[in-house]
Amino acid sequence: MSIKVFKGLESLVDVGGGTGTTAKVIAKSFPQLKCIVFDLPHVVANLQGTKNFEYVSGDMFEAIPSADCIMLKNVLQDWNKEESIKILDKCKQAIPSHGKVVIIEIVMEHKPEDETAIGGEQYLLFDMIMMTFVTGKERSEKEWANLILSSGFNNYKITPTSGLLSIIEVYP
Ligand SMILES: C[S@@+](CC[C@H](N)C(=O)[O-])C[C@H]1O[C@@H](n2cnc3c(N)ncnc32)[C@H](O)[C@@H]1O
Repeated sequence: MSIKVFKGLESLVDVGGGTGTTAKVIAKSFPQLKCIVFDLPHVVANLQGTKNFEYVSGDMFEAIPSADCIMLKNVLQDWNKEESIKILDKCKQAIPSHGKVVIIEIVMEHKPEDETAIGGEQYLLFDMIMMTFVTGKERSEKEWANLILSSGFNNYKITPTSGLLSIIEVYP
């Protein structure tokens, strides 16, 4: 993952960050950055943070802690458009006008560089899993644009990585 997107930030909340695997790497790479992993109470209960890294429990449909940057990695794939708009609206309320939301997810058109390692049809498999087990889906660039603009954001930038996921920076 290109970690440059986090350069210059003072604070970051990893919403639906699980036990903090991704946020720990970011916090270690940017010691001045204050990182929060935000997830449901039963997920983050009894987990210990570090100097610039802490766990906060809550419900992203209710309120999200404020920060320069809100990250959503593999979260919106679990939710349909209406639910995703509610989550993105809470993210928008949590950032200042100069802040951003960073979504890290599959963008259907952006295939990994080494398709043989991952399998060209893997996107479709993930999409079927999301539609079968949760209310969400994998999204195309057009669907991401529609979702982002419907949530009241003004601009976005998609950066494919060499792997399965793309980085979508979203601006108010
Ligand atoms: C698919 S996992 C992604 C975990 C992590 N971001 C990653 O990339 O490995 C989705 C996460 O969203 C969390 N989650 C689900 N509903 C939530 C809610 N209402 N508020 C906060 N977190 C929630 C789950 O507990 C889970 O950790």
